[in-house]
Amino acid sequence: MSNKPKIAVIGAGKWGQALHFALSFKQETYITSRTPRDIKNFTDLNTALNCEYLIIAIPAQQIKQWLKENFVFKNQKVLVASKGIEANTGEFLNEIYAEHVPEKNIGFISGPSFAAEVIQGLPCALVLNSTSKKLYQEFKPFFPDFIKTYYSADVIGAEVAGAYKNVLAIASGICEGLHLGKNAQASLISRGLVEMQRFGKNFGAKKSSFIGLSGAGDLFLTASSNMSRNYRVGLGLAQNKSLEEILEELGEVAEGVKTSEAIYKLSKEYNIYTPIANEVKLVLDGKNPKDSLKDLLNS
Ligand SMILES: NC(=O)C1=CN([C@@H]2O[C@H](COP(=O)(O)OP(=O)(O)OC[C@H]3O[C@@H](n4cnc5c(N)ncnc54)[C@H](OP(=O)(O)O)[C@@H]3O)[C@@H](O)[C@H]2O)C=CC1
Ligand SMILES: O=C(CO)COP(=O)(O)O
Repeated sequence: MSNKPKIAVIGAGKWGQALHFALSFKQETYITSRTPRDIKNFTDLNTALNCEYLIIAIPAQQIKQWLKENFVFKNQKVLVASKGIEANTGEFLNEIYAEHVPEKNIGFISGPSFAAEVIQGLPCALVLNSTSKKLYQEFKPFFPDFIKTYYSADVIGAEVAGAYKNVLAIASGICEGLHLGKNAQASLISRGLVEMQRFGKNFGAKKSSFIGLSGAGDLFLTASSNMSRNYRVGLGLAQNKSLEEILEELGEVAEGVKTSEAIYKLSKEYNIYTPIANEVKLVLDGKNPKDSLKDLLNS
């Protein structure tokens, strides 16, 4: 029997499957999900929860409930792969997980990483964010040679950046869909970066996280490519499609939709100036994107 530590990915959507593929290079890696699949090393949830190392790739809005109903803490070390802020409560994922996993056992993955590229083995750089450097050192050897990992202790910075960029990608998709030009798009993305940094600062995030892979890196990726689901939501909105129609066509999660609600709430509560995220929320609620643009230019 192998003495290698056991690892499992929970959530076999796009990102979960890509991480499972990547980790399987160096390590036998299990995967489980709500819907069973014919994938190598697919297992049941109980077997997965008995592994020493877990990577959880379930959409942010489902995590609170999922943890409550399914998770049993058995001293596992956990990496969270989701990017979003819970809309009902405005809680960050680290706050939600804190009720189930002690701080020293948890880390958060951030950085520019389209699953579709990772699953082809294309080069990629990720940040593993945890207050425990030991946790990073334990997970680092599991990653394949084509993924370079960096360490950061700025959990909240990574979380805000990863969640906020999804909302900005929607804005950027709207910009593209309205044919506003590359000047407008670059302005939107760079002002968006300032905005997410301002928002993050309020919750204790470090400025440097926003100019690195977790912030600028992931924002530039997601807000400039229609490989991004969030960007495609923006394109659809600019084409006057209904949100329901867009999400049905997408068939996968676009975290920016619900995260824009969370940011809207939090920015009101803490009096933070977040004009771009607010307009995204209003467009998702039905405001005409052209009126939104006018309001942004005049704010
Ligand atoms: N795709 C990407 O490139 C990247 C995604 N992320 C983040 O990873 C997270 C997951 O994204 P991704 O995998 O792409 O999304 P997908 O839409 O591809 O898959 C999400 C999976 O989550 C599972 N799921 C949904 N609801 C529940 C629930 N209530 N309980 C348990 N499982 C549930 C589903 O499993 P099932 O099908 O078995 O029912 C589904 O396959 C998101 O937060 C995203 O932002 C981060 C970096 C890159
Ligand atoms: O987070 C991602 C890449 O880093 C994926 O972005 P989308 O969810 O918009 O596809």
